[in-house]
Amino acid sequence: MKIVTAVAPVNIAVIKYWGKRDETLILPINDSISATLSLEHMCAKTSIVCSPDLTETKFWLNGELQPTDSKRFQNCLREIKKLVNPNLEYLSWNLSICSENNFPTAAGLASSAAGYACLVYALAKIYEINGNISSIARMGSGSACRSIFGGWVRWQMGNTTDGSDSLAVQIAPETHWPEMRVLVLVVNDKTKTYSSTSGMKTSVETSTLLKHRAANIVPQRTKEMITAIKNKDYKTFAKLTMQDSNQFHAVCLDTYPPCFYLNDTSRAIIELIHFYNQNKGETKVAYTFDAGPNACLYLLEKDVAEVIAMINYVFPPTSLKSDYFKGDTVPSKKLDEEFTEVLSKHCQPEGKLKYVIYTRVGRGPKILLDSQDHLLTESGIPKFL
Ligand SMILES: Nc1ncnc2c1ncn2[C@@H]1O[C@H](COP(=O)(O)OP(=O)(O)OP(=O)(O)O)[C@@H](O)[C@H]1O
Ligand SMILES: C[C@@](O)(CCOP(=O)(O)OP(=O)(O)O)CC(=O)O
Repeated sequence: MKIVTAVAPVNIAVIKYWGKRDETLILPINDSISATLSLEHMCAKTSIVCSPDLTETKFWLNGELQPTDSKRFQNCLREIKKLVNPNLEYLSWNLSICSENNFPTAAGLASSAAGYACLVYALAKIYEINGNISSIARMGSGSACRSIFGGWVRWQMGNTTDGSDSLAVQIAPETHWPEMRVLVLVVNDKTKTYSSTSGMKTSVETSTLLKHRAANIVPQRTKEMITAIKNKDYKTFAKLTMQDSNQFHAVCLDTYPPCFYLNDTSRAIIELIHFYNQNKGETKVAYTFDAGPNACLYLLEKDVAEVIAMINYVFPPTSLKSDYFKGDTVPSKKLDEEFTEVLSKHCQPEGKLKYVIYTRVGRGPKILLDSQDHLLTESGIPKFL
């Protein structure tokens, strides 16, 4: 019997992946870049038991038994097993897999990235595989390949038809830009109606802007973004991040029929950030939005207190909310009166934001060794049962 428990982080792209050239292998039409977020506040946790006593392979996600015949799950398992010595006794043993996310699943908060990175990382430990497993995580969900590494990560699209060169590489470790902070503004934490997978498929089929973006914009932007990250050039980093998010959502509008991921609150956030940067006379905050209305703000630690105060003022929580801020302890600051006055025209009704997660750039997946952390008993039964 073997048992392994791993945790893996989410990542939020600053150059977006949107569009596949191969649906089965999950090969993208452009490079993408992301930061991996701290495991402390948002992570997937997966336990795997491999035992000769298990009569079938089972997989529970967030307490619910899942089908194990899904293509993505099977592809990850098959590709991992290809790297294992065929004479290894336990290669034929069944698996019990139990996973849970400590943040909303399928709500546009990159749960598939953390989830598949965690599954593949834990499988690699079970079968004692070393090397870059990001191309296997990619077959679970494209963005998952970037969650295999901490810090700043590039997913190189690659050129081969078998996908062997489509993998993630670290641009810089999590210690590289220690002042960088992240605020996730959760506008909606319910399961989204239109998945990234189907949205990007329709974009590939119908959007001419997507083709232009992949061929003429992203290659140069990727180079500029890598230089900005390496030089810790916040101003350039922020501008590229916002431009790329906006172009990705323009592609969504150019898709036929269009996919609407942003809502009125998302647009109010975009306006507020531009107003703030302009008012301060410098770029202090950058927004980015994935395939959903939730905003992810990248900003430097020195500006967090004021931005939090501004968010609190513009997006007042409903009076019932006691846990509005999750994650690291938020610093407090009073907005000066003059600024409060000009800000008042941006004020939104109560409750437009569900909650805010204050976090930072973090490390990649890790193994938890304490048996108390296992989600399964040694016989492969979920502890929640
Ligand atoms: N911990 C996990 N382990 C394995 N698979 C997971 C896990 N968490 C999520 N998934 C898979 O990812 C799917 C959700 O992916 P989806 O792309 O719809 O949402 P998301 O990743 O939260 O959003 P986005 O990719 O737009 O940020 C789930 O239905 C499940 O198949
Ligand atoms: C908007 C994005 O978050 C899209 C993520 O798409 P997924 O990785 O969830 O899609 P599949 O490969 O079909 O599983 C941008 C990004 O993370 O780069």
